[in-house]
Amino acid sequence: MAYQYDLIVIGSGPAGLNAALEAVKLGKKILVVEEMGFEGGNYLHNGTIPSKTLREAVLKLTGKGSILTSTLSVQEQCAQEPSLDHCQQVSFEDLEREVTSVIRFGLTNITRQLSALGVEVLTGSARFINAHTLEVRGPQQRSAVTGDTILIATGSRPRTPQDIPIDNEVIFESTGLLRAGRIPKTMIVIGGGVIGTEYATIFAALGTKVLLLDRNQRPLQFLDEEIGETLTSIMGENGVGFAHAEQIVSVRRDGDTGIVQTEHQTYQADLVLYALGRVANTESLKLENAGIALNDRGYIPVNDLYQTEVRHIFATGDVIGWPSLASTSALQGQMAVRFAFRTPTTPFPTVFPYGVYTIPEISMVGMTTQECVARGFQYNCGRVRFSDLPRGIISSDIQGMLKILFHQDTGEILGVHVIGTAATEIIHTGYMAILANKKIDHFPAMVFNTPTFSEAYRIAAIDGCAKR
Ligand SMILES: Cc1cc2nc3c(=O)[nH]c(=O)nc-3n(C[C@H](O)[C@H](O)[C@H](O)COP(=O)(O)OP(=O)(O)OC[C@H]3O[C@@H](n4cnc5c(N)ncnc54)[C@H](O)[C@@H]3O)c2cc1C
Ligand SMILES: NC(=O)c1ccc[n+]([C@@H]2O[C@H](COP(=O)([O-])OP(=O)(O)OC[C@H]3O[C@@H](n4cnc5c(N)ncnc54)[C@H](O)[C@@H]3O)[C@@H](O)[C@H]2O)c1
Repeated sequence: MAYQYDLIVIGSGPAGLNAALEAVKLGKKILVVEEMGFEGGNYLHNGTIPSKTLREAVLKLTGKGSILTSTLSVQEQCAQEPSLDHCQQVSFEDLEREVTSVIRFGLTNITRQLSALGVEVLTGSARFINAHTLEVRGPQQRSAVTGDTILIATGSRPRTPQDIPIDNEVIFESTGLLRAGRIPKTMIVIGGGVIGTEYATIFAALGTKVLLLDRNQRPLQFLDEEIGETLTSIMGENGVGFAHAEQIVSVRRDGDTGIVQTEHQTYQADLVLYALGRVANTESLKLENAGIALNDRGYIPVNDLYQTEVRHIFATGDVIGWPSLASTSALQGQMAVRFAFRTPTTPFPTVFPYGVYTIPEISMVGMTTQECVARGFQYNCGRVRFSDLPRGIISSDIQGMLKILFHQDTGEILGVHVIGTAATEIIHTGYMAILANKKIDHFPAMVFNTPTFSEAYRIAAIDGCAKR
């Protein structure tokens, strides 16, 4: 049977767009269906890009990118010297303006690229009629489209349980927070995952007194313990309190105040952010009409080729669950198309970096100390503090740190962990070293530009080699 399109992609986030662009290279006829009315997905409009722009705008407008040399906390500095740049009031409108302009720029790029490459885009919500046919319900019309291959890349949205009265006025989820319209004086963030911790540090940099709640003993439990503890300590200095909460008993609004009840305490704040995970966007798809069932966590199950149980229907990105990152979603989309059209490709990497855009930023690749211990590895560690780097001092980052975990016997690099300026950039040197099976003694024999943060690899490795 002849279908209208070689490939229909549902969703235009990183997973969908990268799939479409890859299919163009393979000479396929493609349709992208997007319900938002503009392309870019939650990545561009509600998640990665707005949150990172907000962070950058906060650092720029408050001047807080360069306060780390001070031995005083931000509050103490501003109490002593209110005229300092980073003590000036920044308005929500200032921040919103920056975010809007970056989104607009990103959207223009995407639409220009799609149209230059001849990718058709249909606005509307797609649902399966059968395994090759989708009904697209647009603002004005409904149409049916058929595809030889279909890729589901419908992403995710914040988890909003019914007993949490999210109104995006006092009690917010992460998408609503971007349109909060105000900088609260006090804030409770429920959930010390990536979303909660990033926003906690961003609002604290604006002067908001933040309390972060998590069921674990510290936020970002997956981090290397030393890095996680360093972050918690810097967050404390910067106005983010942390409380361990086994259980969130209730969340409610009383007038303009949000009230959070845990098993031991009642907390109040001007704004509450509820950030306990995300759920896959699958309900509107009518997957049962295509013969696809969800797994018990609500995600679409796929094999290593991103193929669902129906051979010509693929799924990538947040809709398939972990790791649910823009970075991994983009690669998955590209790989799924190559698999679908039988083009040679390599498997998804078993190791990849994580970037956490807290203030200060963090990045990691490979194993943590806890994992090395759990696996019984004979490991050792080389580390350097940014206060021992010329670049760290020049850039006023004396709290940062890079550590390299390596196998004591073989010198094999097991993991790299960075906290501080440029962490999410310089991690890629460590990533390449792991992929290339380089040993710890590789770095001391390399020339690094100086002064740079990348030099941390050389100095940390010298420290590590001395311990062998
Ligand atoms: C606050 C926040 C910060 C983040 N920061 C980072 C970060 O710094 N780095 C990182 O790597 N990741 C980050 N992420 C995660 C990242 O945004 C996601 O992993 C990524 O967006 C997933 O891409 P995707 O293509 O799967 O889906 P999405 O970006 O969610 O896009 C899915 C698209 O599908 C559309 N759609 C859904 N259903 C239908 C339908 N039935 N018909 C038509 N269209 C449909 C939606 O409208 C949407 O446009 C962040 C997420 C959040 C929430
Ligand atoms: N920089 C980045 O890469 C980035 C940034 C933001 C979001 N994301 C992605 O977005 C997704 C969602 O992030 P998230 O932070 O909402 O969810 P999450 O699942 O990562 O974190 C939720 C946190 O809430 C805690 N928690 C869960 N139930 C609890 C309870 N009942 N009481 C107290 N604490 C509880 C967990 O311990 C965890 O720390 C993740 O997949 C993440 O990868 C990535």
